[in-house]
Amino acid sequence: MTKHEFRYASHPVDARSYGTDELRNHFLIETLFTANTISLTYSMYDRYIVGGAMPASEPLKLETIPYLKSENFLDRREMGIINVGGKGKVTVDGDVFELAKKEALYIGKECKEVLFENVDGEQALFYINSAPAHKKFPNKKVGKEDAEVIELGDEKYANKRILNKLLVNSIVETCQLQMGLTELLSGNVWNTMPAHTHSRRMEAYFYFDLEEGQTVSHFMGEPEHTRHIFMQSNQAVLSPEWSIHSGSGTSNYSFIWGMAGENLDYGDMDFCAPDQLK
Ligand SMILES: O=C(O)C(=O)C[C@H](O)C(=O)CO
Ligand SMILES: [Zn+2]
Repeated sequence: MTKHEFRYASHPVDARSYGTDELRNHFLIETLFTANTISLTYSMYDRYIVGGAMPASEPLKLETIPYLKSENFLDRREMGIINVGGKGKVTVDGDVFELAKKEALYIGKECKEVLFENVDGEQALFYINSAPAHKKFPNKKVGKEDAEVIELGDEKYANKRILNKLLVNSIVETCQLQMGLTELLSGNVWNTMPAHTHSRRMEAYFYFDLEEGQTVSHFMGEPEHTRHIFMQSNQAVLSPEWSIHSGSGTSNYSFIWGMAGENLDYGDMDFCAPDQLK
């Protein structure tokens, strides 16, 4: 079964007046994983789609959704998938890609059949991002050993973390999509600090592996008008092109970042010094 919902884009000045419920309704994606379901949120930020697939005993088939007006989901789109659960496999037009936890798959435009399945009785959880695409690039699995790894932060600032670039253009050819996974080391809680914006690209963050009962406060908004959204494990948040995207947890955690827009330059960021945030 496929479920879908839609999010309009917000003007930054309008967003300044949003209360807790409006912020959560416009930006937070609370439920990504429901058994035997593909849950998709179509946003007007670069027409980016954020979703999750949680197969049960039968393979789950990717279906098109009404906003696309296309026969197949990927007729004019590309897709990135990162497994955040147990062993799973994705079959794309008959080609099988096994994905262990934290492994990624890029699926190019024009692929017709995509099936999500569990392997060895484990429960796979496939986190999905998709963006419009103008060109077909080959499908490619990117395992943890293929990632471009960067150590960031400092214990002193409680932000020591390992950033794994997975679906980025030095590793796989994509039209717009970039995805990767950042792991906060034990005792470290701040991600993406110093914070940044990149008006050339929107971004979505997906938090996971957060200890039971803990939370992450995700910070968003223009650097001088920030707001927060408390989030749980396995939830995602949309970050408009005008917004910072940073978080602080009550414990450490991991998160997946995904983005699309004007360029494929991961390092294209406008930094905001911590003492300048409001
Ligand atoms: O830990 C970080 O810092 C990040 O992971 C930052 C994201 O990759 C990002 O925001 C890319 O634009
Ligand atoms: Zn960013």
